Amino acid sequence: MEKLQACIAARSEVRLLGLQAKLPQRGKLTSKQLPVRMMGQEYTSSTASYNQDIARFKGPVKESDLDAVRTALAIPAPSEPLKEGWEIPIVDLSQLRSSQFHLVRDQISRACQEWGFFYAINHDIPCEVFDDMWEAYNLIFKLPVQERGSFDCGPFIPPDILQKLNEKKEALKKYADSRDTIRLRDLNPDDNEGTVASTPQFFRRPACTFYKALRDVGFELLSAMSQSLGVEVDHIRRATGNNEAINSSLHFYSPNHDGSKTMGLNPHKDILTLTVLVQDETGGLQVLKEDKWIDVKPLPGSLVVNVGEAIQAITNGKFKSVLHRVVNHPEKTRSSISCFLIPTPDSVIEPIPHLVSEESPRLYPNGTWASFVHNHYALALKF
Ligand SMILES: O=C(O)CCC(=O)C(=O)O
Ligand SMILES: [Fe+2]
Repeated sequence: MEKLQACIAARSEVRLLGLQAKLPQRGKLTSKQLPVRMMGQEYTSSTASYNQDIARFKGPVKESDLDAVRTALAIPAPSEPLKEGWEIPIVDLSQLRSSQFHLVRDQISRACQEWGFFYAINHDIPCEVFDDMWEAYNLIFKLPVQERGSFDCGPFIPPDILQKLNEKKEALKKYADSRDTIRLRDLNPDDNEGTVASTPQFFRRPACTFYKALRDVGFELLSAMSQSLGVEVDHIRRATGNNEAINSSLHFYSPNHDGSKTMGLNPHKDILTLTVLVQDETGGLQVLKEDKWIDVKPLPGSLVVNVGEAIQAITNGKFKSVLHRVVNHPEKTRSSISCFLIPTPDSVIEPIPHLVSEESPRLYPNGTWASFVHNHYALALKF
């Protein structure tokens, strides 16, 4: 009952907050302003790893392809006023374990189709798990930067691709990212010492407990998503190689005091299976829906969940991986910690057969996750 009341209170808070926010008018770059040569060019890949299926994906770059290009180049998407009354869906996980589970599964499915984002509440993760992790977060950011070398793995994008992307971004005068990030790669939270051993001693225990809890919520959601799609409960997990090891970004966003041309995190999609994230109470995360940036307002006690590109490919576009960004607050700092469920590089990403039809032709060629990542960026680098 208490949980239910907290849930109702949280919902009304979101409704109230959802109507008020006004975004600072940052510069705009609409799809119409993208270089014209993108529009009529063939997009094919010169990469040997692209299999024969690519032939079916040749053709002029369509409006819908611009989204992928914009994502990979991190070009700010159109910035429009918020549409009043829109809210990110809230999923009550305790209901997933009740006799109402099928209703919640449908709700998750709708959220993944319409938003690609939702809040998960009543997840049963004790408050101390979050408190201990925030304490460890504060301590790890206090370490001298030189000491990070042993555990911060840097950007998740392969270095050669990253360099080329950065050159392109420079040319497109994107906003500078204004934040500090520590990235951890291939953590297996079941292996308490193993994969976290390179992190400082004070970080290991809280991190393992925290990441295990978030990853397990992620697993529960993958099961619900699979069932809602009418496939085996473990379909998405198996298809992505089980996702036992996770990646994580610990972000610290500084305030944007002078309204300068910076953005906390430029518009992007998550190139992975599923993201489960905690944010503090500052706000600034936004998701693009029908060319409008919608605030993912802080909802106390919630986890923010979003669909990654792997799920979009497995569901042949039914579940959406959507653009999102972080706008710095004018006065406050912001902190977030994400738990990224990532496919293993050799898992073969293919669509669920009944989601492919004449009306919904295949969106992606078959390939391993490693080639999927490569092709994702290779497409952008063509332009
Ligand atoms: O800080 C946030 O809320 C979003 C982080 C994010 O989108 C990412 O790391 O991919
Ligand atoms: Fe993201």
